[in-house]
Amino acid sequence: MELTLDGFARLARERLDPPVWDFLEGGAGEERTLAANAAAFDRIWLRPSVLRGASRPETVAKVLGRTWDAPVAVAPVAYHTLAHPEGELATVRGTGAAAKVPVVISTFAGRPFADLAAEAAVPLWLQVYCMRDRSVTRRLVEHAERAGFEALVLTVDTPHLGRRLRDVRNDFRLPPGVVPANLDGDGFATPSAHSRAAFDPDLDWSVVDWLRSISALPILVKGILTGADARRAVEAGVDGIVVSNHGGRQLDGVPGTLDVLPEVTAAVGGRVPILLDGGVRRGRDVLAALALGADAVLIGRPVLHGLAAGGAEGVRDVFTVLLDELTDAMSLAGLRTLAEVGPELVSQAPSPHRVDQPVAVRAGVGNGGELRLADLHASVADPGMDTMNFLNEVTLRYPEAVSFAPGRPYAGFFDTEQIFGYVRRYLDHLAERGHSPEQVREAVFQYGPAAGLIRELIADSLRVDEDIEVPPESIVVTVGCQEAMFLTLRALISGPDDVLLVASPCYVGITGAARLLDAEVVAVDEDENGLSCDALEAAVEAVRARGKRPRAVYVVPDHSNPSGVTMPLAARRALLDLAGRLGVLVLEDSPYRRVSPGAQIPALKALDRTRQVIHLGSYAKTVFPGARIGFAVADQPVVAPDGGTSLLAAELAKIKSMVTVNTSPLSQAAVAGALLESGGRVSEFATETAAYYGAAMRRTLECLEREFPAGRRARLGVSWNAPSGGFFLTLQVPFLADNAALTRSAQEFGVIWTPMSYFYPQGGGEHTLRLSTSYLTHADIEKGIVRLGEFVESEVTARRG
Ligand SMILES: Cc1cc2nc3c(=O)[nH]c(=O)nc-3n(C[C@H](O)[C@H](O)[C@H](O)COP(=O)(O)O)c2cc1C
Repeated sequence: MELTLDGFARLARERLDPPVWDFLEGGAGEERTLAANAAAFDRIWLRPSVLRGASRPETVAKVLGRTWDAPVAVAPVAYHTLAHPEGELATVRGTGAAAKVPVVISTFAGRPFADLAAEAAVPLWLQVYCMRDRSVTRRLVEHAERAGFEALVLTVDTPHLGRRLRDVRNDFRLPPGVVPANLDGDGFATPSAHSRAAFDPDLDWSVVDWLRSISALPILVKGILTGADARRAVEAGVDGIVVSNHGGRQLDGVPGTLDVLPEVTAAVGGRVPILLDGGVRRGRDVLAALALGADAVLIGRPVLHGLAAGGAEGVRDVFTVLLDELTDAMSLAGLRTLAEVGPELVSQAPSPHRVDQPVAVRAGVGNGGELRLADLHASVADPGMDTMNFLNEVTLRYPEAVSFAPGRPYAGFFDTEQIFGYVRRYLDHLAERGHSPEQVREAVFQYGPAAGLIRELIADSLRVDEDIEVPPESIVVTVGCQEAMFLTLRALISGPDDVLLVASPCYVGITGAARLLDAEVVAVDEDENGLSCDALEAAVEAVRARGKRPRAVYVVPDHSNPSGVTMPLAARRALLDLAGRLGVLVLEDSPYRRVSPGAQIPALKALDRTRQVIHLGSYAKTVFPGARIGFAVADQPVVAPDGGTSLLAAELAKIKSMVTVNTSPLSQAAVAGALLESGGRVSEFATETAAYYGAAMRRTLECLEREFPAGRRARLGVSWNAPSGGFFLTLQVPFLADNAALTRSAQEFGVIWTPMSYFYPQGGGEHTLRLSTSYLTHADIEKGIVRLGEFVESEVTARRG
């Protein structure tokens, strides 16, 4: 027996007349879409989980309430009698001999429905082309329904057959005897001409209602390629969707089906099952489609190849090979059941909608502009850089779920009109300070100074609000705090021996920036008081022992993201002493302190007497994130070889001038207006916001107490911390809180959270979830925590069972 489906294709090619082979195998136009179907699968990489006891994987799937032996059905393909005289009879027999999965019978089947039904040990579905003469379609459907067919698949991508150039060149005609056994009439010998005469090219979505009016069977639509059409289909009341480009035989130039699957999945949001066909040729392809949201796949041409190679036995063998491959891939990927398949199973080279073509390696660019991922900076293929994409995907896929994932500000306090007021306030301020109208205009319309326009206002604000006394020249205004991190690391990491230490768990923005700069990151474990001095000292010594240079340590001392931990005053002082002693800078990032209720412990920068701290600031949470205004306070003197000195901020500004040139003056004006309005006191400006976040955190903690009272908490083995502010808290659980668990949580319980393992640069957090409380309403928090309780209960029970 052949070992791969490609083997059956080779056999079929040898046995079939070339024009018949071309008809079965070909696609429309230049066959770009035909190639794209296969290429989309080739771009997928699987991400296995090891040591999961998956020696006997279970391939059963549930679709439309029925259990299938495997998530692979037979796609509707006209005239199986072209490939083998027994045609569809052999197909249903061969399929049944391998697995109990549906066979979709084409409108143009070469064998009568009743004969197939008599033969079939598998469910039969009918593929429907809607004809101009609706009575023809009606008769076809009634006929199939009487024969016991179980579903209708309405093909919607075929107002007429696509331009299949191979058939045009071959002047292809069906051989004598190959006719549609379930249609009356004639003119079938040239399929393209027949389709133009008979198919209704003016269908709209009302055809679904019409079909519903003539049949009680479930209706799937086949040929959906966009999220928008998927949504329309669901609204039209279909029972399922088949993502299909007709095997590349209709509109050439549409993307590979696997490439559009995530968009369709997100649009459908789990409301109806999704099937996919086009290019499925290996067991691992089935897994890829399921991972991206399909409930099952269909195979078209491989069934014809099996038929041509050996009739019913050939079809059986095709299924056997494919299902063996599927079981093998599941076992090696650590999958016990298909329910465990989720988006975390795949990673994808990022060129959707593109047909892979050989890339000219020496030139570095292919004919169509293609680049190889391997030729790009390694950061773009780093799974760590992709973690948030997975979360976004899950969030899109389960829009109904309550999401404790995003650390976003609550939008209820934003007032569009206020932006104009802020900008006006700043422009008036410039005028009051003696700027002429031309100078005011220049300030907002022109490029501005790389270090920023509003440094004085920030310095004033830091003085009144934070007791941080620094000259305006020590400040660089940046595009969000992220740029401040990037500039600081770019300046400090001067070579391969320079190392950044981070409190772990750690905000992904800093580790991501380090990755972009090829900087080595060493994680130092956080404890309940933040960074432990002993651990930091040991880490610094270990780095030095390797001949490397620890440059700085990054901490979020207030209500940390992701853990919610706040560093007490004594620990802050101890950290500064130690950093001074070790000759390591401290990067202080503290976006949550001014949006947390009550008095805050002094910032590290306020305690810094030796210019050991670079303070990374942000107005995203206090004013609004859309302004993208952050800043770095870098008052460290930099000594040049000639003995001259500058401030580190000036060096950061030089780097900035080559990255973003300068921060948008308009955004700076908006933030400056807000600062002026509150006399520089961001704390007062954000009082209401801080109270809101405080209440959201308290509500979450109360709900957790209610959901997990002491007895249940002990029984389930869960615990959590109780931050006094900030956006995040963490929940410890006794099971693996990984992407697979997250998928189950979203899919089965409608609640989303962030696996804490994302935030550990060197491993850890596998049993912890991060809950963000900032942007949800109290009602959502309550609903979400109840769902979380159900999810935890189910995971713990499954683990014990
Ligand atoms: C020879 C041939 C005939 C087909 N006939 C039909 C058909 O009658 N109705 C239909 O909806 N799709 C038809 N299709 C499309 C298939 O249902 C399916 O979408 C496609 O073959 C899947 O791609 P694959 O062949 O790469 O597995 C046909 C495809 C081929 C290759």
